[in-house]
Amino acid sequence: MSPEEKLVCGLEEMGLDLDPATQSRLLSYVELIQKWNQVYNLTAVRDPQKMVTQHLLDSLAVLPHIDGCRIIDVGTGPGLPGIPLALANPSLEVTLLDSNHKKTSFLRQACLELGLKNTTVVCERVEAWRPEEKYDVVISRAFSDLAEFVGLALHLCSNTGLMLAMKGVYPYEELTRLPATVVLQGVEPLKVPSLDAERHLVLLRPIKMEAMG
Ligand SMILES: C[S@@+](CC[C@H](N)C(=O)[O-])C[C@H]1O[C@@H](n2cnc3c(N)ncnc32)[C@H](O)[C@@H]1O
Repeated sequence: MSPEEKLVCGLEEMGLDLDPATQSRLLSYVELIQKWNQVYNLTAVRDPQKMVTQHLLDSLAVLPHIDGCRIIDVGTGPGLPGIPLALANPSLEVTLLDSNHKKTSFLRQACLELGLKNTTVVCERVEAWRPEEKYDVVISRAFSDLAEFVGLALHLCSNTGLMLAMKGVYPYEELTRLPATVVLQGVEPLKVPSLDAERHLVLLRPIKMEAMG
């Protein structure tokens, strides 16, 4: 099956109706990762078909859980999940943050070549980044354990926002070490077409400072 067919079948299975132009931009993004991977080592996944499953469909599986329009992807690497989300939903304003200069050089070029108007690339350590406005959604994939994610990135989340952590197997042990600054809203199993592995999305709600006394 070609990467194109894999994407079309996957989107159908997920019930995501993306127009042909968006599908084509998602595939162009995979091609860009492939091209830059030869020099910048952006991802260990090298096969385009596997990139469709493990990067595109995996990222898009969280789309139904994105509530609000200002979103920051912390430790985005080559733009995952931020770029597929920005491509799939142009009404999102997506900040792509990573501390690695090579990754952010790639991100700037990728956003330019893909004609993305709803992304901002930031090269900073997350704990040092102080934006003017907080975010509705702070998301990460393969970034850190839950406690560290909250410790490093909670200051970016608005009082009414959500922190979303993309995980593999149900993170029982990590959940026992959640800091008291957040409350667990839920852990949603995610179905990624053609992926023979478990995926979960952890939803964390910040505890308002005034509620803490
Ligand atoms: C394993 S990669 C995951 C990349 C991407 N989210 C994915 O799912 O493929 C983790 C990324 O986090 C970045 N990172 C690590 N610590 C960071 C920090 N304190 N602030 C910002 N980025 C950080 C690294 O540069 C790296 O690109």
